[in-house]
Amino acid sequence: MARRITIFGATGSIGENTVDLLTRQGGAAEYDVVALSGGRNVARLAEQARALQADLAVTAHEECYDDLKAALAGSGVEAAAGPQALAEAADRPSDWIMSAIVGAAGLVPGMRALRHGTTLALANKESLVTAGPLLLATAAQHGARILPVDSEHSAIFQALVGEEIEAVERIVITASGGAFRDWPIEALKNATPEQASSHPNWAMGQRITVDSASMFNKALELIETKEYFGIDPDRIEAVVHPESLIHALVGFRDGAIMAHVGPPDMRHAIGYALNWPDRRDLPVARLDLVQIGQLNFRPACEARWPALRLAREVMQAGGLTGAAFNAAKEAALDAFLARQIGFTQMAEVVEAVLDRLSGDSLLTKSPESLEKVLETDHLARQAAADIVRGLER
Ligand SMILES: NC(=O)C1=CN([C@@H]2O[C@H](COP(=O)(O)OP(=O)(O)OC[C@H]3O[C@@H](n4cnc5c(N)ncnc54)[C@H](OP(=O)(O)O)[C@@H]3O)[C@@H](O)[C@H]2O)C=CC1
Ligand SMILES: CC(=O)[C@@H](O)[C@H](O)COP(=O)(O)O
Ligand SMILES: [Mn+2]
Repeated sequence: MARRITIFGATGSIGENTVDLLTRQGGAAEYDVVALSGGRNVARLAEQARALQADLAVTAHEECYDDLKAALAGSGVEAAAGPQALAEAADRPSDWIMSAIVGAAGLVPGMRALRHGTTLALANKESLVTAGPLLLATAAQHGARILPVDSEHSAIFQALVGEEIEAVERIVITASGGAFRDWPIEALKNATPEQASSHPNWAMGQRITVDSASMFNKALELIETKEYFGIDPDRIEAVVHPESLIHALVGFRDGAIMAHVGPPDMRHAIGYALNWPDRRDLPVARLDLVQIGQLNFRPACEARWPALRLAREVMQAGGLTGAAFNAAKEAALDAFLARQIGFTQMAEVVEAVLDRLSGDSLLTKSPESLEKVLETDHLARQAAADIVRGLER
């Protein structure tokens, strides 16, 4: 039987790279594509669904249904729309599901998929940040597997093959430093969305690119590391590495360090998860070490990037703090993109939300159910909107 594949977020940067690899590895002749999802780009979603002969294409937005249906006319691909349809797509039996919706919206489809014991290739880092213990418990309960796709976490995963987690002394994830790595710190407050939306090394969606510039991406990834690998936060660090060629390093108790090195091309991490536990040829550039010549590292300064300090506080606090942190970050990012607040105010908003919500014991509770996580997410967004209004005045 052909391998059954579903891609959530097929029209995005990770989704497109996944479609590219599937196509190169035989496409519809090799795989049984169960469902593809997208958001507003229904024309591209329909194109992908036709090319891969998917059974179902789902747009997250109800109002996009008619356009999707029209774009799929005569193709034999079923159309559906809305969050409920997304969740139902996750109930359709699949062997491998890519979770590449951006933001907390990726949590529900991923959780639903895990309940069916599938293999979840997880690019959506927000799932682990908001509901790590719940996600891992659900996977364990249903015999499902989560394969990390975020480049740093794929790198750590690969460095750990054949190793015991008890042998790990520390984990170092690298950060490019983002668009403003070399800017004077005083200039950051005037940075615009356009300037923040350009990454020095990686081609990615806009939201993660801006998160890279503010280091909120690295903050999410520190938490993701703690949640996925179960490592004590004191043993996890970030270091600025402007070339983005080393993705992560694992230090072992005997002093050895295993570093994962490769070009900044997500098709490596996606292809590794797609073909795991095998390795297949992948269309990524091969590094010429002599041409590269040298690799550079700098400290990840918490005064310049307060998101990193906040990540430490979130990891120490645990419970539902990750859900509040992520939601506040998403709301602050929306406000920055809408020019309601400045670049450096994003961290101020997130910190103010955490301060406000940690006033009662809400955040210390464990994310024991999806409902609790979604409720915390909602409260944090409300608090962030209120704080943004205060800053605008
Ligand atoms: N891009 C990268 O290289 C990396 C990304 N990641 C993570 O992977 C995830 C995806 O990132 P990326 O591909 O860059 O993001 P993009 O913005 O490029 O793509 C996001 C995808 O999600 C869809 N989408 C947007 N909003 C919603 C919503 N509310 N509900 C359902 N679907 C929605 C988009 O649809 P449409 O475009 O049709 O509107 C698109 O298919 C993120 O969690 C990111 O942090 C991790 C490591 C690297
Ligand atoms: C490709 C990937 O995994 C991104 O998350 C990447 O890490 C972003 O680059 P930064 O190191 O600039 O955050
Ligand atoms: Mn990453």
